[in-house]
Amino acid sequence: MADLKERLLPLKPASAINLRESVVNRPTASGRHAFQGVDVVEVKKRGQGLKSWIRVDTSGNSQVIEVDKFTMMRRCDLPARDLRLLDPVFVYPSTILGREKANVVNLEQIRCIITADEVLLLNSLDKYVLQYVIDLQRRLTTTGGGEVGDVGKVWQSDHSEMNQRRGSRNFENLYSNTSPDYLPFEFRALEVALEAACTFLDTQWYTRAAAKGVVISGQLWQPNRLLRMSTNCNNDNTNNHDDLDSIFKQKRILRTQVRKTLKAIDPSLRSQQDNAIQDIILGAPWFKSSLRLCAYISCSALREVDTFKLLSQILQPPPSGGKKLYVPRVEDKNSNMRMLNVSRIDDLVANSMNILEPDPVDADGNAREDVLQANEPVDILLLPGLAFDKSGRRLGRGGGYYDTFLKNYQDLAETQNWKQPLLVALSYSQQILDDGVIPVTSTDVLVDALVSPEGVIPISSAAFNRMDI
Ligand SMILES: Nc1nc2c(c(=O)[nH]1)N(C=O)[C@@H](CNc1ccc(C(=O)N[C@@H](CCC(=O)O)C(=O)O)cc1)CN2
Ligand SMILES: Nc1ncnc2c1ncn2[C@@H]1O[C@H](COP(=O)(O)OP(=O)(O)OP(=O)(O)O)[C@@H](O)[C@H]1O
Repeated sequence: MADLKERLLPLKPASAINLRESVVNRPTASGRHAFQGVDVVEVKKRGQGLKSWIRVDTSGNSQVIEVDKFTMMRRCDLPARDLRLLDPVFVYPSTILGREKANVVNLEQIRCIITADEVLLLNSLDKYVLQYVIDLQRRLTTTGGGEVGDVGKVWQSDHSEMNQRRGSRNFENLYSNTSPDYLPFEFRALEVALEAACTFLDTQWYTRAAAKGVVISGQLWQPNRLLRMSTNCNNDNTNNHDDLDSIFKQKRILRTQVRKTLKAIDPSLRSQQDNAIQDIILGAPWFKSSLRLCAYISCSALREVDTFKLLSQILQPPPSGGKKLYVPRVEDKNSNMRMLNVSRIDDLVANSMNILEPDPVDADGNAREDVLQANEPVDILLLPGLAFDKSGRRLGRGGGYYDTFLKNYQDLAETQNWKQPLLVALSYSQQILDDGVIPVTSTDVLVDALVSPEGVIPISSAAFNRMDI
């Protein structure tokens, strides 16, 4: 996202020349010239109310252009009052105006003009606008695999845009394309705008509901997922596969960024955060009253929030300790991880990833208890992760170990009629990202609460009820 912001922020100095060459004189897919007869550079010189717009064409190429209101009105054949709908200063009810040459769309954060061969949005660093551009590009590229960094590719090569225009809409392919999945450009752009507006509303609803403590953990995605499926005409397996690929790609990009951020934290500040987080947990009534817990064995090379103070307290004899502890053991590379009972830290040995974990049998040769075979439920799971948000999203290290385990444990708790364990993630301040930045799939399990050096952040209603906040 930062990369995208950077690309969309200022017009590069050379862009005026690019614009004259690449936009003014270049025929669009429908044979017209973009901003025909108007020299954008000249207008810029006169400085008459120029606004910065993001333009996305039928092939998913995007560019930032500067255009004044009258040029835009003429270009799209729209009266001034229609353009006013796009002005972020005014609050209008959601509207989609269908005019002869263009649709004017005002859907929550997404305000744009959609014509037969381009989408024009007022340039903004709003994350929903940026996400709309990314999603639209992905939807328009035939492979469906556009990456975040694709925005702004237009700076790199003027010819590439022409080359990529082969798949764009024109009347010929409108009538000759008989594929049941085919949708004209305007509909695809509108569909993505509707999805973006729904995501925005979902997030707002969730954030407000979470603040009131009425959201049940794990339910957030359902409305949006259903909506996505019903608005997506391509909801066959191939397309879902493409969508997933693209989400995993976004996750990988984000993981790299977060790893860099974590590596840059000064060790003494990190250690202060480690102490603050653990002290908050050790002093919390919900921790003190828990009898059975799952917790991770932190790995400092991975820059994970330290858990050793917690582990040693849990393993103390009663009254301060005396709790039952289960810790992860990776069984194979197919996302299989068990949580095994341990009673001494010394029992742990480093695995191939250099993370401490228990042998399947203890020093006496007895098989350790697997939490999935236990007779009693765990109260709390203390979770690691690379990044989190205040809606409960969690970005793991990509193995799917925790999501798979959590799903199995939640299924078990449901079958046994047990209370679901509280999922509490430990997070440095730098790991808490803005809502909507962490990409998720339907198998990602939401956490109930975060503990950062600033305190406990309850997210689900279970957290509000049980953490006594
Ligand atoms: N302390 C701890 N234990 C845990 C996990 C964890 O995240 N933390 N796991 C959670 O699943 C499971 C193990 N999964 C792991 C997955 C990746 C890496 C790891 O070293 N990742 C590197 C990148 C490696 C690569 O890309 O090749 C990294 O994130 O920097 C470690 C453990 C079970 N035990
Ligand atoms: N419940 C599940 N059952 C089977 N596979 C799953 C499940 N949850 C996740 N996976 C798979 O695990 C892989 C990695 O998923 P993802 O990138 O979301 O992991 P992560 O959340 O970063 O890792 P982790 O869950 O270990 O913290 C994906 O291929 C995903 O489909």
